[in-house]
Amino acid sequence: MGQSEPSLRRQACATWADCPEAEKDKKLSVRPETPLLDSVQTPVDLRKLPKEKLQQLADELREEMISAVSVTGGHFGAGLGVVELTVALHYVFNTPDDRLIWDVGHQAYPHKILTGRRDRIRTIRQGGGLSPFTKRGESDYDPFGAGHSSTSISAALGMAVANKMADKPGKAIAVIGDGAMSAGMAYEAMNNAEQAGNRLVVILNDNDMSIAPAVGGLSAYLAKIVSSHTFLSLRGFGKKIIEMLPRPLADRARQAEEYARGMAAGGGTLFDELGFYYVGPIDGHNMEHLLPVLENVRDAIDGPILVHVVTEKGHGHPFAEPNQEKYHAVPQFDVVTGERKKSTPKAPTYTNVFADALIKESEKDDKICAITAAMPSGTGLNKYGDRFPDRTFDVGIAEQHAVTFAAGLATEGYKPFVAIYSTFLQRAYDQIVHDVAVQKLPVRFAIDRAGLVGADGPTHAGSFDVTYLASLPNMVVMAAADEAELMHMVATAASIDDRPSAVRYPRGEGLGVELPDEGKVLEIGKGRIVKKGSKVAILSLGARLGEALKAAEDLESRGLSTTVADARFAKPVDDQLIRDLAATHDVLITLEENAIGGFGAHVMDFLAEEGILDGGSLKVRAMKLPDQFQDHGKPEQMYEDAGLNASGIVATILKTLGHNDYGQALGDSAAAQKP
Ligand SMILES: Cc1ncc(C[n+]2csc(CCOP(=O)(O)OP(=O)(O)O)c2C)c(N)n1
Ligand SMILES: CC(=O)[C@@H](O)[C@H](O)COP(=O)(O)O
Ligand SMILES: [Mg+2]
Repeated sequence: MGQSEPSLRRQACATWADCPEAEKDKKLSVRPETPLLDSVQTPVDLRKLPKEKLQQLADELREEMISAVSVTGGHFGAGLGVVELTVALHYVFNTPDDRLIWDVGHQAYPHKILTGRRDRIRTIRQGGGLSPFTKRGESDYDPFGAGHSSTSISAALGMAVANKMADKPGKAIAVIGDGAMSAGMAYEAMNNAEQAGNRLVVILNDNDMSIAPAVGGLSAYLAKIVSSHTFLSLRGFGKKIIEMLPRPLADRARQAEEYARGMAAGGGTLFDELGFYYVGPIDGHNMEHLLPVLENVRDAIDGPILVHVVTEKGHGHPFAEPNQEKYHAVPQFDVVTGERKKSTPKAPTYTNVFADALIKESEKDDKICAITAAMPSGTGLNKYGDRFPDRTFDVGIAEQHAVTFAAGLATEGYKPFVAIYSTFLQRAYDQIVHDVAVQKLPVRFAIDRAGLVGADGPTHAGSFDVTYLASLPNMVVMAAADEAELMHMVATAASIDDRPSAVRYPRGEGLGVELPDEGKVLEIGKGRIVKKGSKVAILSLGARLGEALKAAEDLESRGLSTTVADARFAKPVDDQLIRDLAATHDVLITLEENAIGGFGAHVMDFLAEEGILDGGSLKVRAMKLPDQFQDHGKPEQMYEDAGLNASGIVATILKTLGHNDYGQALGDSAAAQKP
């Protein structure tokens, strides 16, 4: 039951360079031959197979996943790395009664294929299609939703304790990666896990990768530890395993055995000390290692147990194995040649513009430094780090630590930029309040993926940062309307040394505007008029400005003279600009790609406080994201659904003015924002 022969595809071209010309134009977008997988609709069918067939099933499952992702794009390397583990877990444990929770959930494509969703796997991450991560309600086999990392042990523990209290059978199995294991929440859960006894199983999926190579002491530690307990009579098994491991793994495990024996004298592994029975490392790509260990774990009378499984991100794919960071997520690609579907960029991405702007500022000021929480390529700090390696810090998946670490740097006169996705910054809210804002420390937050993000759906949308930041005293909150504005705001943030500041910008490409040589420092709290009109005023915050200008054109064609202003700051708001717009227009609309309680709320609050709304004729509306979690889809559709595209803006304004023809403005789908 070893590895089966590489499939025709892999034999055809192990690498792009080796690929014979004849293969290069062959598009294997058809599904691979998967006779065994065809017989498995759910794990109930899987558990009827003889063990010796499971490796073949895994091979077919891997081919099916490769074929599917070649069509859809999406998360790739992590799923390839857990194909055998997925088969073994569903084979050994009685899912869905035994709850299987995938941390992050980006590796759950094989899990979805095996649990009745193979027919929809080619809809993943598309509007109306499968969720990009695990999702309650999508399947009984998804007991918990995911997307943000390091939640699986806590969730599994909750389920395990619930079963215990109800005196119901059933275990909870959390599969957590080494990257996700760098977040504090995982330790909070393990610290509390003793109570679950043998109902909780943690599978540590250690591929020595996060999105980028794993960082920190834990990553080094994991490379050394090995099972050092005689519990569950696995001692002999441990030895047998090591002899069976493929050479590199065997060396690593043997080296670990030495280290652990030394440790055994002084106590167990880190996990033992936290109250777990530690088992491992075992080879996560070999059923002969996985099955007996998982069966022992399943039947254990004691616990909780942590099984340290060593896998390879991208395993089984000729391009994903050697390029693990690049293949964490992929666009559509040719399944034979691996060639990726290319999209011609129309403008630089906001991420790249940010990185270049910060490099420029850092060349002028050696106190500037940058911090990422395991997202160097996603935030552009990989580029920044190439230029300033000693001033760039990847703290792992540890957003809370990242923020307070930055606060510490700021107390010593440094100017830290925390580059982070809006959605992930949510995890560090108390650190922002307690460690940064209360102390008025000049930490800078470069908030990428602000607003809707499309295929990653509601767990990744950056919908709330204006709401959760602009409500804090001492904060300066900026939103870039285009890539030139982003450069100015990076320069402005770099210049603010007496309080915290934040600049938000969206995922993807800018508008293609001309970029200045370098950013200029903006006057804090001052907006700008972009287009002068007289009847309708649109006060836009951030990157919806382009749509506001398109809406203004449409409104002008209807005889409605329209002013468009770019607020630039959600905090402090530009009082005088608001007063002037309110005094000289019939309608004032605020526009932002943020949830309720953001920029519009602050403008309304100001108007109310100033008495401008008292008894006057001014009509005011705050356009924002709908008060709901929008499912994943194409960004343009999501903006239309949210009423935040040009036609939605026009419709809202016409409706506000009492015009009945706002329906035509909408086209036949989106709903104007309720006035
Ligand atoms: C709180 C949080 N921060 C950052 C991310 C972005 N992210 C998604 S997967 C990933 C790496 C996870 O590494 P690991 O747990 O080892 O899983 P692997 O991809 O190696 O299987 C990161 C940083 C996230 N999903 N959640
Ligand atoms: C799983 C996860 O959280 C990341 O891989 C995320 O999907 C990256 O998002 P971007 O594609 O916007 O960088
Ligand atoms: Mg990993």
